[in-house]
Amino acid sequence: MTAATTTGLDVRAEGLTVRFGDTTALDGVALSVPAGSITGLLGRNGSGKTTLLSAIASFRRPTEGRVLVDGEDPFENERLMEQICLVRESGDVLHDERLTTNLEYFATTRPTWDDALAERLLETFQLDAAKKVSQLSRGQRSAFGITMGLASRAPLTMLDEVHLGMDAPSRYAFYDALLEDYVAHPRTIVLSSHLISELDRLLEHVVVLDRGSVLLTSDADDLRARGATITGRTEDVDATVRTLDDVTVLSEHTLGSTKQVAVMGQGARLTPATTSAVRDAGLELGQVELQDLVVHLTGRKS
Ligand SMILES: Nc1ncnc2c1ncn2[C@@H]1O[C@H](COP(=O)(O)OP(=O)(O)OP(=O)(O)O)[C@@H](O)[C@H]1O
Repeated sequence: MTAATTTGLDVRAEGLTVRFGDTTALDGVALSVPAGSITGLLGRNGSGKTTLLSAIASFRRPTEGRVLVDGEDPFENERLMEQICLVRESGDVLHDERLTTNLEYFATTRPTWDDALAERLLETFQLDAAKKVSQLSRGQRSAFGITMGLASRAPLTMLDEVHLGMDAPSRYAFYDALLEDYVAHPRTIVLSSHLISELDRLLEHVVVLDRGSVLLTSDADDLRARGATITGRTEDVDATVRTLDDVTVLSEHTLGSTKQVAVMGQGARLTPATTSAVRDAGLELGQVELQDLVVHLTGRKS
């Protein structure tokens, strides 16, 4: 799914600390987000995702450390400001104005704005542009935030839990629209979300935060390679998994006489001994879901 040409802005954080009084929301975070990728910003409630995105968009100043976008401090940086778009669930919009007015206003601040895409997305989400934002339902408001975020085509587009409150058909319409437009117009997109399984197919890079620190930053395929699913007859799967001493079982699902177990190894990939043992037992090895890995990684320390 790698886009043909890589454009977009990269992000680097170094020693990034943000405190709110006694609360340390981010604690010496160091990470990088590659340009021209779709990155998932994952982590449990309160892990610091919104704070990190706000610091990158320079809505919030770091207490210590720094953020660099395209190699520069984004704070009061006019060149970068028009190239960075952060859509928050709270929605930074004019609530008492019609959608059309909001779109017109947004378009004037965004050199990369695409009117036709905005029109298409309004139609996809069945949003009435004559309505005021305050007249939209929660899910419709989220869809409107997405419309503004995607139509901005900002070289760095960050969507913070934007699809909360949207029903499943609308969420899948969002994922499809995002992917289609990203392939045609590559840019850096950061998505923060709890719905990891739904985002799995979109993500090329992942950053996992845990209580204000970076637990993991990885290419998504490298992360997937750390585990696998093992599928087959229940008794065969159980017997084989019992013999594997270098894996952790992440989840188990049984359907009739068939069982699927998701496992994670200790290294960067499963060992040849493990994969041979599974194949020799006539079982199927498949791709593990990012969700299983991330839940495991973020769950074990709590
Ligand atoms: N304005 C604020 N004042 C005080 N504490 C704050 C403020 N904003 C965030 N925090 C605290 O900072 C920590 C990180 O919050 P943040 O909103 O960044 O987490 P999050 O990962 O986005 O969470 P969620 O998934 O629940 O949205 C939390 O402990 C939160 O209570």
